[in-house]
Amino acid sequence: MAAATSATALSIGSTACVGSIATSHANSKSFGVRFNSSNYLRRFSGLKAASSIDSEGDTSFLAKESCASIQKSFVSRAQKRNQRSWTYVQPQASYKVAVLGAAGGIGQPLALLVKMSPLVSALNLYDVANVKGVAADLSHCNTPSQVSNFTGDKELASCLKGVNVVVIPAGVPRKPGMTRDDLFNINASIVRSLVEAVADNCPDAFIHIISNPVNSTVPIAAEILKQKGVYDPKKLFGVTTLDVVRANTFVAQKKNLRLIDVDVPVIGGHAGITILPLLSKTKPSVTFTDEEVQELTVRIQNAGTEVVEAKAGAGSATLSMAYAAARFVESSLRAFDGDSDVYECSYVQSEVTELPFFASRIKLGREGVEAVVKSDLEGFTKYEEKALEALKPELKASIEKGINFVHKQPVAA
Ligand SMILES: NC(=O)C1=CN([C@@H]2O[C@H](COP(=O)(O)OP(=O)(O)OC[C@H]3O[C@@H](n4cnc5c(N)ncnc54)[C@H](O)[C@@H]3O)[C@@H](O)[C@H]2O)C=CC1
Ligand SMILES: O=C([O-])CC(=O)C(=O)O
Repeated sequence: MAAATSATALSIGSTACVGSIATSHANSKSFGVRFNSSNYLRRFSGLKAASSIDSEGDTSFLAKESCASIQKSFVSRAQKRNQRSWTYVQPQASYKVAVLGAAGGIGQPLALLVKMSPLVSALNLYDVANVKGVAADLSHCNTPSQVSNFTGDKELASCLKGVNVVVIPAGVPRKPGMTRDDLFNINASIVRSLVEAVADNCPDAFIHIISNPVNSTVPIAAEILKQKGVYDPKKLFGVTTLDVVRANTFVAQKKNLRLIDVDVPVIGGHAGITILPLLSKTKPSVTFTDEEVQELTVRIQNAGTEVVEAKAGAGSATLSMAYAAARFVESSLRAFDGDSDVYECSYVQSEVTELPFFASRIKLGREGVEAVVKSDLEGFTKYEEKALEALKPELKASIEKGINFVHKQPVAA
């Protein structure tokens, strides 16, 4: 996949420059206050403003909010040339994203956030019902991507052709009193049939699985792709970004830190005790009492249930999930686009433990998972070591349940 770039040259004076780093895309200029691609990316990147820009004394809002990768490109170019006038090459919208389950509680706000991405040229929305109106509504936003809608089995192949990233939030959500595993009987079959279509129509795409129970639906997807002969473990992801988003939020609140500064890796899986926030690896470095570790860990593990109970039968997390999923899509697209500094936690095929799937922080590249961040996985506290051992039996059982589900009914070649 070639990362297309357009030579949009902005000649910029040094200290006033960052306020001018707005996308030059014609469609983008009249978006509210002014749609700004770097601003958008900055919000999702979780990365800090390049200090060399800050230190130049630019106090503009955009300077603080600009995308780190774009800033880095400015900084390195300026450093190379040792000059005060920088040239900026604007990434062009060039990637195709499909959302399967796009009319749902997650699907709709996720589609909106992906529609805002300056990197997306085509946004294909698929659902079994009600997707036409969602697409019509979204298509009026004057952002670059072309929105198309697809309904039902017959249109699924067209939805998937040529797509770079497929996001799957299709399936039923929990009600109070249910575990994520209680969704297995319905969602396993949904994920299975959707991944079969992905294998047939866009086998090279990154696949982001949101549908629960993620601990089992990702192994299901892997087995389907293997049976179809197109499994690339580097391109199959269980979306656990929401666990990181929650951990960052709760830790920042507890410790009175700036939200944008906090980063907590979350490993394991995506259900109850299989969600293991590594609080000892929090950045910036911060100390917690034993009580704080226990309280924060339990809150992060039960955050999904907190939302399910608050919604009282009307579903589970949708808005925060859409935010988290959009961040993961944006990270994938940045990696496709050649950014060599993209890291996210995700539930992937893994050799980190004896379990075949495990969430941990990975480096994303054009071909998917490039590396696992090993430093996160060294020097655990006693609490984390114990929690890691405790989660393994449950995660192992969920993985086996997913694998067995596929092997009982193998796909047609
Ligand atoms: N990974 C994570 O962190 C999170 C995962 N989830 C999971 O995401 C899933 C979706 O949640 P919501 O959007 O709230 O549910 P929802 O019920 O609001 O939406 C699901 C959508 O999927 C569609 N759908 C059902 N079968 C389909 C099929 N075969 N093909 C295409 N679309 C189909 C439905 O028509 C509906 O529009 C649930 O399984 C939920 O547990 C929810 C929050 C966080
Ligand atoms: O709790 C649920 O059922 C949905 C989910 O996975 C989450 O919010 O983390």
